[in-house]
Amino acid sequence: MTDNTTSSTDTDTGTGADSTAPADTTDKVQDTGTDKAQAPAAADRTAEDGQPIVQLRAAGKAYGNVRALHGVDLAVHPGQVTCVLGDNGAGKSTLIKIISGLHQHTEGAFLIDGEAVRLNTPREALDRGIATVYQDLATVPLMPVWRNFFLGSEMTKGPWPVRRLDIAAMKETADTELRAMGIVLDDLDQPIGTLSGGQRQSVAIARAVYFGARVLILDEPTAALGVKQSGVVLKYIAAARDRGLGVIFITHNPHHAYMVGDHFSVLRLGTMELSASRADVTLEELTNHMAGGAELAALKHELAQVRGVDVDELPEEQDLKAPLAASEGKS
Ligand SMILES: Nc1ncnc2c1ncn2[C@@H]1O[C@H](COP(=O)(O)OP(=O)(O)OP(=O)(O)O)[C@@H](O)[C@H]1O
Repeated sequence: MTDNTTSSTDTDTGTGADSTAPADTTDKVQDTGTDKAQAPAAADRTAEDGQPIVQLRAAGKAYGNVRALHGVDLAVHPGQVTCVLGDNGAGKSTLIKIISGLHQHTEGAFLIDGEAVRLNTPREALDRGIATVYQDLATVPLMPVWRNFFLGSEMTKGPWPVRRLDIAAMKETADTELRAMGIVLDDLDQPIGTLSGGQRQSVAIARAVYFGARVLILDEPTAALGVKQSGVVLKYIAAARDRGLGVIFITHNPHHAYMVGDHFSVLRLGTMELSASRADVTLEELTNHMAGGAELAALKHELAQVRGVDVDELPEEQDLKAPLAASEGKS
């Protein structure tokens, strides 16, 4: 899902980090880039009167002849978690690429704060307060936690030309910000590579919050994690929501979605199969949407790519359910 064209701002690591940093910065926590001094806190900027920060209206995207997304409606409100679920090929990546400025929609409308927009770069999205944390974070593993927290947006002190990194301020700020999110680490000087996957995701979330994100897009943050670590990440998703951010949580796991979600949008082969608020859908229904129709459709989609397989001959969703219903009737 990670797009290789994303990169963050230039990073003046000053500590030989280039040798440890990935050559491209694709999987790095996307740099929120804004100067903290100029970036009002999320909570200050989210006191809108019910207007979504980000909205898609009948939006879609075609890659040449391939229609990856069609007629999608989505609203992201401050202080709410909008979950986007879907199996492989459902269009989740395409959706977040539109919102994060990597791709442009080819149909419908994309609005930020009620204004129709067409973003050309991830930087434009960041300037609008939309930050994306990709699944495989490109932190610099051997660098301390605090250093990764500020990667690409380092604090400095002193006048030019003797300006230098303000290490004490960065350490203190990182400590304060992580604690504010409820993230307690033993030692901020420890290399970030020694943290668990869940902790690294959490640091990425805290970082985006600090740099003034209003909307946080999380691209399958729990996909590669075990149960305990997933719980850690879900906790910080809730913390970001409680700080007033609008969160777009991409996942294929309905259980994870239901733990924190306020609204659920299920994509299926590029269209919105279900859009329901928490009050209108149960975990069981959500799971059925994912495990039943969506999975079968995705399997058919994949098989359709294989020569010689006639997908019309494959069973439909109701065909698969029939025996179960019959056996239930007998018992
Ligand atoms: N650059 C592209 N060019 C052509 N087709 C594309 C491109 N990107 C995606 N697609 C197609 O668009 C559809 C949706 O893909 P997308 O990557 O958005 O789905 P996804 O839900 O993110 O899937 P996954 O979880 O496997 O990444 C798929 O059929 C895919 O093959």
